[in-house]
Amino acid sequence: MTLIATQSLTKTYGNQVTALSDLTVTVEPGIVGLVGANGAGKSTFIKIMLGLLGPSGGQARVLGLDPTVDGHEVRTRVGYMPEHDCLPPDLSAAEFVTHMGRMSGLPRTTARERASETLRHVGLYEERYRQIGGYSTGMKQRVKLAQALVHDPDLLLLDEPTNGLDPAGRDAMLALIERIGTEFGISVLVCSHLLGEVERICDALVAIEGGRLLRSAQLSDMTTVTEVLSIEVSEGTEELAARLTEAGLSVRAEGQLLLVPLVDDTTYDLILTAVAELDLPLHRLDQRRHRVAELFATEPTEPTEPAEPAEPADLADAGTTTGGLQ
Ligand SMILES: Nc1ncnc2c1ncn2[C@@H]1O[C@H](COP(=O)(O)OP(=O)(O)OP(=O)(O)O)[C@@H](O)[C@H]1O
Repeated sequence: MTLIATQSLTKTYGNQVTALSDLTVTVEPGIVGLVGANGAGKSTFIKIMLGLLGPSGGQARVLGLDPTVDGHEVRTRVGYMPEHDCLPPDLSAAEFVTHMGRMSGLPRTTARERASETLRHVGLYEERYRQIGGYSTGMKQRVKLAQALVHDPDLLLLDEPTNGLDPAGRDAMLALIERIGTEFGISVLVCSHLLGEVERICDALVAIEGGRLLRSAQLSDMTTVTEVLSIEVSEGTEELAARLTEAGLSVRAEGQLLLVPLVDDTTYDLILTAVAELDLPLHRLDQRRHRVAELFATEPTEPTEPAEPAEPADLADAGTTTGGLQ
């Protein structure tokens, strides 16, 4: 079943800011990233899906329901992890998550059991009776995730779940979200301005910019192969580059790699012959794949250029620079 479907969805706030504009998109089951720079409209999108905000125009369906009229039912079937801190510091995680379970309609004993279970899933079982005020940022993010899971939803909406976390904390949170999606079979829509981060765990990506749809596709469709061969030898890289140039190939070095346009099947033969003649240890010979970030770039980029960023691609300032995703 389609998780989310919108048709010409538009939201204009009272201050005349148009946060969503004519947005038509379909989200299928799985782990889906909703990516866009800060202010792109991600939180507004989530709040409309939950029935917390009404759209100014267009339609939305969540799990087949209309959130403007079936908001309560939507919220019983959907878990929501908000972006900002919203936790009571003087309650324990067990008390808070139990309370949220009760708010979702679970009986007292079931709510208590489910709270323990979800706090165990997010790695907070041992700490569950401590006051939340004394928790680290990473632990607080996990409590927010646990309260979204307590009523066993069909769909989780996570708004910037790695906010405020250090790289290790981000990795742990992403691994947890991936486990929820794969082991528990719960579909997840994860909002982020960090494309490089969410692309690691998502089956599909929806990118928005200035409230408009930029692109929506399965990740596998985005990482299509390019017509460029990537060659890596453990030694003799320069020697090989010279030999391939002599053989009539156009060679470009990128770090330890040599990149050669794939003309036809003879390109492989020429490379393998040169490697054999020079008696070099061939480490890798394969067809390059596009990186997802290249396909989101507003400005066309050369697919063979990019180097791997040390940190995930940060879209936070994209709106104020190129106007596109980075
Ligand atoms: N309650 C509101 N009243 C007026 N304008 C708002 C309101 N909420 C959001 N906006 C504006 O709508 C636009 C989209 O905001 P939104 O929070 O949905 O974006 P976002 O992609 O979630 O960004 P962020 O991650 O920074 O929250 C922004 O220009 C924002 O300033």
